[in-house]
Amino acid sequence: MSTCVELKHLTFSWPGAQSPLLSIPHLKLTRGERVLLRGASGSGKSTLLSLIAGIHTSQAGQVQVLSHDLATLNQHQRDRLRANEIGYIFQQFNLLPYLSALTNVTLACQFAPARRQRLAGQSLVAAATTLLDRLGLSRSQQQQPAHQLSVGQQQRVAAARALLGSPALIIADEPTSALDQAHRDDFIQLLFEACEEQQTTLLFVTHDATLAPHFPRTLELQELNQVEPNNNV
Ligand SMILES: Nc1ncnc2c1ncn2[C@@H]1O[C@H](COP(=O)(O)OP(=O)(O)OP(=O)(O)O)[C@@H](O)[C@H]1O
Repeated sequence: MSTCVELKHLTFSWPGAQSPLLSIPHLKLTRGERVLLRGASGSGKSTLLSLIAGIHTSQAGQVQVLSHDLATLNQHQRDRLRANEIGYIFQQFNLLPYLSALTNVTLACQFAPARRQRLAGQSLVAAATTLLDRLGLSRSQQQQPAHQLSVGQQQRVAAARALLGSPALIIADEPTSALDQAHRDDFIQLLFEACEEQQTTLLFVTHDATLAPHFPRTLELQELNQVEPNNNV
């Protein structure tokens, strides 16, 4: 199995903090793996995701994404790698409220040539429509501005935006926290199916302990992290 993400001796502190928030000796995620990341509130889960996505950079150690050592890339190269290879589903979805659901999805590939190439000859709009169809949004809902959609519908738009153009890695930061159980289970199932088809690695953060059985691998941040809890203020 090839490697999607590898961390080696990672250390990260927020500016002004007395001590590191994260100190992770090693972590490897392989291509196509589905991994749940758990940890107490404030333990650094979102921070870790932002380091893997290249939004922030560690002070020491390595973050490798698809064999690229992020520290050796400049900001532009990191942005490009993220746009092409990482789909991010945020807790609050981060959709552009006055743009249609369909446009929110296609925007993901606007600055991601590698993702566009992987559409196998389909136009962006056709590929986004197919994904939104699969995720259960009607054609009229696809044309509606995002702010007029229900939370569950917005979440599926956010998932389609992350999945379009088959990025190597999907990072999902508590994407089901606003859903009831039936919608949550449907959403997880659809996400898994799409990731499996595309051989996409899924790194999924949640506080919801009942989701663990859905994932072949669960990481506890407190076990990965060598920093003492509450030592990071
Ligand atoms: N931009 C920032 N600048 C400074 N400190 C930050 C920043 N973002 C997060 N932190 C601090 O880093 C610590 C970890 O935050 P983070 O959001 O990564 O935790 P989390 O595990 O995702 O929490 P939650 O489960 O509540 O979302 C917290 O103490 C937080 O205050």
